[in-house]
Amino acid sequence: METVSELGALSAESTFSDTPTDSCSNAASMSLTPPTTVSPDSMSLASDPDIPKLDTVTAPLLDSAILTLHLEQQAVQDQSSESRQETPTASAIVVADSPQPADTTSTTRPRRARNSLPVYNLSQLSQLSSNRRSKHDAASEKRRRTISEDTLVNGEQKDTNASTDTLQKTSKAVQNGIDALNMDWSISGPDTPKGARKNTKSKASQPPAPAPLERRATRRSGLPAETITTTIAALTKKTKKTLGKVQSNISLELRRLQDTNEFAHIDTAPIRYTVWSNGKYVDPTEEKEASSSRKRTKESETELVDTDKNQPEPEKQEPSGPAVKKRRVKKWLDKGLYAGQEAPTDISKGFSAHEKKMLAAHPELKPSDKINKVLPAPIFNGLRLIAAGRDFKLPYDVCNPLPPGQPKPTTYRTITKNRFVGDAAAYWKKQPVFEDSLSKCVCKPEDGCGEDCQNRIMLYECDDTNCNVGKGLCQNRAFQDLRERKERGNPYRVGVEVFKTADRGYGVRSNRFFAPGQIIMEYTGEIITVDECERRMNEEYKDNECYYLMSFDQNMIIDATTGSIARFVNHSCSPNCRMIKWIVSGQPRMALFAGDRPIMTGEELTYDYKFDPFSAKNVQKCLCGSPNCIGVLGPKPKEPKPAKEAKESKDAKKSVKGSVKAGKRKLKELLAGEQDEEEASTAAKKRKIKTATGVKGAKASLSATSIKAAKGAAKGAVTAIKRSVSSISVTAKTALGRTGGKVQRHSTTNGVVKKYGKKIGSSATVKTSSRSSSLTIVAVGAKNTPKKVGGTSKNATPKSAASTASARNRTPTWKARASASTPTSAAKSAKSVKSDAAKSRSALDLSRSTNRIRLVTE
Ligand SMILES: C[S@@+](CC[C@H](N)C(=O)[O-])C[C@H]1O[C@@H](n2cnc3c(N)ncnc32)[C@H](O)[C@@H]1O
Repeated sequence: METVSELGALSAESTFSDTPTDSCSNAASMSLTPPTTVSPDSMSLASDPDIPKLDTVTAPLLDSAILTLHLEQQAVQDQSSESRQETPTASAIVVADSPQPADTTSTTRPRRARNSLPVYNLSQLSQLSSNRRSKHDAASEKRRRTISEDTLVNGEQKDTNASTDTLQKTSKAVQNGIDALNMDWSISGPDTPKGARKNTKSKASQPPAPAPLERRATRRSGLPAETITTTIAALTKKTKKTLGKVQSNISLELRRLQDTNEFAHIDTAPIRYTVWSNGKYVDPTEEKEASSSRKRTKESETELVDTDKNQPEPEKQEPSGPAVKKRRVKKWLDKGLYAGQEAPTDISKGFSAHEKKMLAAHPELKPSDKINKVLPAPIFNGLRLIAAGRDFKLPYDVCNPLPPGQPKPTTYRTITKNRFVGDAAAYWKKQPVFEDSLSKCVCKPEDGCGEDCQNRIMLYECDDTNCNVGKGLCQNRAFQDLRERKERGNPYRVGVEVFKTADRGYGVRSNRFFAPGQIIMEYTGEIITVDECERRMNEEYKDNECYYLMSFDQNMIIDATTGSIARFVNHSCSPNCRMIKWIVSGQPRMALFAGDRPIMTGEELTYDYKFDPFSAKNVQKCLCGSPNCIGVLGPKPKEPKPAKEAKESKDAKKSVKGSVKAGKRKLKELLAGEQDEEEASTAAKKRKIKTATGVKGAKASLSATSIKAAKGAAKGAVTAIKRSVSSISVTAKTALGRTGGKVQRHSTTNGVVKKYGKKIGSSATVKTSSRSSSLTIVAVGAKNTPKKVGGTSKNATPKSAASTASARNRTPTWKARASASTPTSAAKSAKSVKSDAAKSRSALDLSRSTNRIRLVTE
């Protein structure tokens, strides 16, 4: 109050507005704008040397200063001119808050006068507004924290007639201004909430505000400058004491607030960054929840995996010492496409029990310690495939079985091995034919029982008893290969199937590839005797459409009515197979072999029946369709010989006959001359013919033609007999009429029929060859049979036996050696040759010299 009274005394010249709405207090003008500005010509207290100098540091600290005085110079001048015309010097005038014009009665408006009076924006000054903390406002606030001296002085020199309340308010305003000048003044000053509360309190306790002070220009106040300075100095001295007390309180408060974040302008609230996705705001709380739920799921999965592990992982031993920071090493790619995919150590991981079992069947896939780092992924994909397997379709060229549902022959039974029926077995054993099987081939391992193997040439299959090479290298084990192929049980490996042809009944086709000469299938059936064959033909097969009978061996017949499907193989004049008999382990066996060219998938298998239709009535039309088809199922019809050729041969025959006759005559004469040597000598003396020269003369008398013919005939006979001697099958050949390499089929047929031909009832005739003719095929002809294909009876005389026989004939040396090793056999063979040769009609055609040669051979 003391200060107020002094102020009232000092500010006798100050004029305060009486406007009730205005207030000198800061609180009264809190809602008013704009802030005042400092007059440019006003004198700053800081710049006055008489006034205690304010530290320039205070300015920044006065961020929330509540007092910024704006001096409206013009208004002050107006006011001053009214009150004191003689005091044009600058003077401090307390800023009036009245919105009314300061001088409504003034007639002359100063040059820079303003129409409206400025007021304090205490809201801004107290930094309570939301924008208060912005840098810009802070800076502007700092600029406003200078109070001019004139303002203060004018405030003190207010009219002394003002009321005490008005003075109190004025002094309060001044006090606040002074507070703002204090270097320790801070935000916690009057503008702080506490200060605001204080002001509010004081306002509530105070009576209604007086009229606003009038603003007057300092320069027009008429007061001398010295007076103002002195007044201010006195004011300062007096108020300094009071201010000291306030200061101490404020300092305390400031010290208390200095530690707060708010004071230090530290924003502890977390920085929030907003996330937008596709124009929508992404709530971070939701994202956080989603991620946490994902994390929880992952953790639960990890726990499940951990529980699945039977063996708990050994706990990692933490290093006891201080944690050593592990140096990070860059991982370089050392692989290409599958970089980073390590091969699993357990390749069966993830396999089912069945798959693991299948995998165990492949020892080559057994996991090893060595990890394959090359191509892990495809290998492990294929591994499952290898273990599990799957069906797949091969290209047509490889395998092409017929689809299911094909017409198949129904009424036949199958056997895979020859079976002796009735007396055949007993009869078979009596035939000591296969002593030769005791011999052994002389092949070297590198030869592998190839084309030169003696067993192969003789159509003997090698086995452990007769092979010098061994199973691993021997290539002459066709029937064993066939057995192994069938044992695998895969129909594709067997490679044949029956199918229905368009015009020849059933046939057999290949559903795989066969190499040239490869065995395809065995011709099996029941081995029966001729008598049994007759019986069956008359009784069992009399109503059958087809017969499957073939001469086999030792005067036996193989009946494939119950047998393998080889019986369905049809005839062709250009066949792709051969039916060959082999001796396997001492037993004859028939099989179908691929011919000289490979057999492709889907081809029909055929062989040349070499039919011998004993009756012209049974000739069937051949439907093989090959370009060189002879048209019938049987031997090729004899072509008529050309006339010239026939004449030449006739002449040659005549010539031979003539020469032989001449020779005989000469020989007779010679012999007669020997008998009557003496007479002859006498006669010779008489006729001058010498005995010694008789033969010579006889020989010489032979014509050159006859000698040549005789030599040729003798040579052929020698060759034929040599063959006969060297081969067991020579008897068969002789029976076939091959003597002299001339007569073939004619003599064979006649001889066989004469000797072995039998009538079977009234319908069929069975023709068999000599017992020693191992492979002369039985021709079964049904009388009065329709000629249509697949009709009643068939005449089948495939002559693959001929090839077998000829094959044996190709090995005279080996056979001779074999015979030598078995004297008994050799003797028998020789005996047989002798008797058979004697039986041969062709031998009768030979000259005496032929007989002589044969005798020599014997
Ligand atoms: C051993 S069977 C062959 C299987 C016979 N196709 C079947 O359906 O049972 C022989 C008979 O087949 C017939 N055949 C075989 N090849 C023939 C061909 N090229 N032309 C006409 N018929 C043939 C003849 O009827 C012959 O008598």
